[in-house]
Amino acid sequence: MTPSEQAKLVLSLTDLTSLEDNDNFASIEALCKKATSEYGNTAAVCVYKQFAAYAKYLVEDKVKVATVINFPDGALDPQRFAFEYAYALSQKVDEIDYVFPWRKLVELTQDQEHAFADLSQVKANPAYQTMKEIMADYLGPLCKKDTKVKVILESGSLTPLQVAIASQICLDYQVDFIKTSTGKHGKGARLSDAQIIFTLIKLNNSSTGFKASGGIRTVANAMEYITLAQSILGDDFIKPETFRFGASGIYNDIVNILTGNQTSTPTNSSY
Ligand SMILES: O=C[C@H](O)COP(=O)(O)O
Repeated sequence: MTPSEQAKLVLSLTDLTSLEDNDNFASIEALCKKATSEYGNTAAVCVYKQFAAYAKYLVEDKVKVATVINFPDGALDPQRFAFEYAYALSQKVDEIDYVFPWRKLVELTQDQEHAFADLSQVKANPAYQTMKEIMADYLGPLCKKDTKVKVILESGSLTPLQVAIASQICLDYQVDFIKTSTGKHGKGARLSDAQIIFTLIKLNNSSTGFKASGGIRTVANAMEYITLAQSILGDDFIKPETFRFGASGIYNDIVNILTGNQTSTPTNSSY
């Protein structure tokens, strides 16, 4: 692929994101213009729930609108979940990015040796069963609706064992996407975590997709995830239905490549 083809591919897979405290209607308008520009459409825009309806109005049906719930902390709070979920649905979003209560998983596994797990044995871990039962009240309702569900693991704050347990639970509930990070806490996306997730998707023969997020700033960095996914799950996995990037800062690199201003170099995605 030429650099330009790579940039166009990454653009088409990107959930162009703005999740900042100072977001306002003007900044969301600017985001939506970028998402539907002459360079091509992104897969989605991802915004806080109070801007979702406006974003839907702006992008019409050209790109999907996603919002975040239980974000960014990953609480285990049924009332907050119910409110935020109902509010997101009322805004008629296409996709909901929900933060997995990863701190609870860390607590459940704190006495365990955090050596890398044999992925085929992950269901034998006691924390897997406990956490799966807890998640029935969250992933159960989320996965019943037509709205696409992406579950954010906050993988950069987890051990490989914890990434594997959380991913397996997501696969059991048949979430639409397993997403790596909020971009707000700890390390962002890492190829090592993506490898665990891709391997479990394959082992489960699952149709669940993947979203790399948190710290992805360049097309070259994004291409590293595409290449890894292709090697484990094949070329057909690389489409917006199953593969996304969540990124707030990649757009300039895409445009610079498409306008011939620069060639992209990988950056360290973990910050
Ligand atoms: O949900 C996506 C992330 O918030 C994006 O993270 P980022 O701001 O590091 O690109």
